[in-house]
Amino acid sequence: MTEPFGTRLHAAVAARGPLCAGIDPHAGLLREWGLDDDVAGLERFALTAVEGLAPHVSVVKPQSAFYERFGSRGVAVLERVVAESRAAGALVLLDVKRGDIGSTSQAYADAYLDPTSPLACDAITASPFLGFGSLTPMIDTARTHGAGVFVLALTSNKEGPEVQHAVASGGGTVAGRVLDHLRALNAGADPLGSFGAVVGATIGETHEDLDIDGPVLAPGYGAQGGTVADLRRIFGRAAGSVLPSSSRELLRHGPDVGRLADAARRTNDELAGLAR
Ligand SMILES: O=C(O)c1cc(=O)[nH]c(=O)n1[C@@H]1O[C@H](COP(=O)(O)O)[C@@H](O)[C@H]1O
Repeated sequence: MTEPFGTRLHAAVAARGPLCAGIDPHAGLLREWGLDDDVAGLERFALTAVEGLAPHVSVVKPQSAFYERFGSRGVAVLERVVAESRAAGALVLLDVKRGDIGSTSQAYADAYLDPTSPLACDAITASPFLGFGSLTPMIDTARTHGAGVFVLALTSNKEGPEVQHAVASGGGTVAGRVLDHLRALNAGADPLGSFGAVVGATIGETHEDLDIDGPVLAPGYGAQGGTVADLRRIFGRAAGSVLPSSSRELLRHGPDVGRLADAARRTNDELAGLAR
């Protein structure tokens, strides 16, 4: 029986630090690395990034769309990114931001969270805006297989507040309701729950309670402007459970594997004081 995702994540962060390395093969980055924007370029880029980053971080986060844009051959590259990152000892959080009616939600859960699937990974990102309950098949499947789900709460983009700060039926904000659901799912988990929130490192400040007894993914660190000081201000006493996520800021150090590895280690060093 696989250990719960939260337990595995807690151990990985203790061993390697909290940085989550995004592997997002943007067309512009492929060009900067001297590669063509085609499947061969994608494969070279993604597997070099895995070689440089995955041995040094607790979590790798490939964004699925950058692979899907090449069709089935791009998805085959994504399968290799997942397998080789795990072989290097990193947990894989596949960024797919899925959300749909419950029956379709089960199909997404089968695609990403069932270990017999070709695209099985350790955790996925999910969107709760069809109602948090629509994610129940993903949550249940994750529990069964020791996987995790990270649910969007306060995203890093400037358009997010229109929906996330809106007042939910029954009071409080939509984001607050998402955080409440996650706290309930994580209740009693020790040392860390398996159900995470996504809260951008760029949101400035929030009055929401970000302590959900589970992990919080904080994208927007690096290229979108988020800093360690921002993380400390936004997360306060919850900062010890934060996974700051960076993609372009790390990847610009390639294609040299040693420089990618240095960038990952240096960033983890910068983040080391976050919990204090
Ligand atoms: O769920 C995410 O990962 C995510 C949520 C969010 O609120 N903002 C956000 O930027 N992301 C993702 O995080 C990554 C950020 O990339 P960089 O800005 O290059 O570090 C991209 O893969 C985004 O899709």
